Amino acid sequence: MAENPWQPLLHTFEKLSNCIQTHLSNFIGIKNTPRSSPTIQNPTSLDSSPLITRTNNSNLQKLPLKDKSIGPVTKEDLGRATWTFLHTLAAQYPEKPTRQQKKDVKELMAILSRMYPCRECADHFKEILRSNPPRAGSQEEFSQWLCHVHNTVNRSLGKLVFPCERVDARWGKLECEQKSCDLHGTSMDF
Ligand SMILES: Cc1cc2nc3c(=O)[nH]c(=O)nc-3n(C[C@H](O)[C@H](O)[C@H](O)COP(=O)(O)OP(=O)(O)OC[C@H]3O[C@@H](n4cnc5c(N)ncnc54)[C@H](O)[C@@H]3O)c2cc1C
Repeated sequence: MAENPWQPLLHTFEKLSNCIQTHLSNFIGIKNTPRSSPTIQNPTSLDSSPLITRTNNSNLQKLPLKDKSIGPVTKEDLGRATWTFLHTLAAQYPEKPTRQQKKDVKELMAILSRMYPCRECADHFKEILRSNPPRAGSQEEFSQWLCHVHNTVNRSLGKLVFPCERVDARWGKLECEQKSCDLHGTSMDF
């Protein structure tokens, strides 16, 4: 049978339409599935992929789903991340800090007590700082002070107290090639 004379034109039109659809989908953040391969990939289950695919017929394509790991940050997540930051900072802190570094620690703690993004924690921390002003004359002094302060928070939350003599074993320096992460102190005494 002779080929439909409109076939090449229809084919070109289909390609053009797919192309426009793809660009629009990218623009609004929906993943496009080519028209020629409609698929159903388990639309009801929340598997490891954050996306689900539905048929093109229903015009529902890949839609972003909420993934537990990218859900809202809890007070606990924030706390763990902040303690990781602070204890790592203390582990990296120089043996002989400069005057500026000691000042920075005090300012950082003061800023945390004002801007920590959990109001009750910030207020609580402000109180703790009032009776335990930051001590950052050396690496050891800072990491021990921080451990003590963290334990004060732990106690108020009914958590176990951490043995501060083990703080260096728990929080080591960052593993960076050629000590490129080390903070440099001073050789002078302040
Ligand atoms: C400044 C600040 C104030 C906070 N205030 C509050 C508050 O008022 N109310 C509230 O509900 N939550 C508060 N949090 C959060 C709370 O401290 C915990 O981070 C959160 O409850 C999660 O606890 P976690 O048991 O997973 O371990 P975290 O207490 O987050 O500790 C993380 C890890 O640090 C180690 N660790 C524990 N104690 C010490 C220590 N003393 N020294 C060294 N390492 C230690 C342990 O290995 C532990 O797994 C605060 C957090 C911060 C940073």
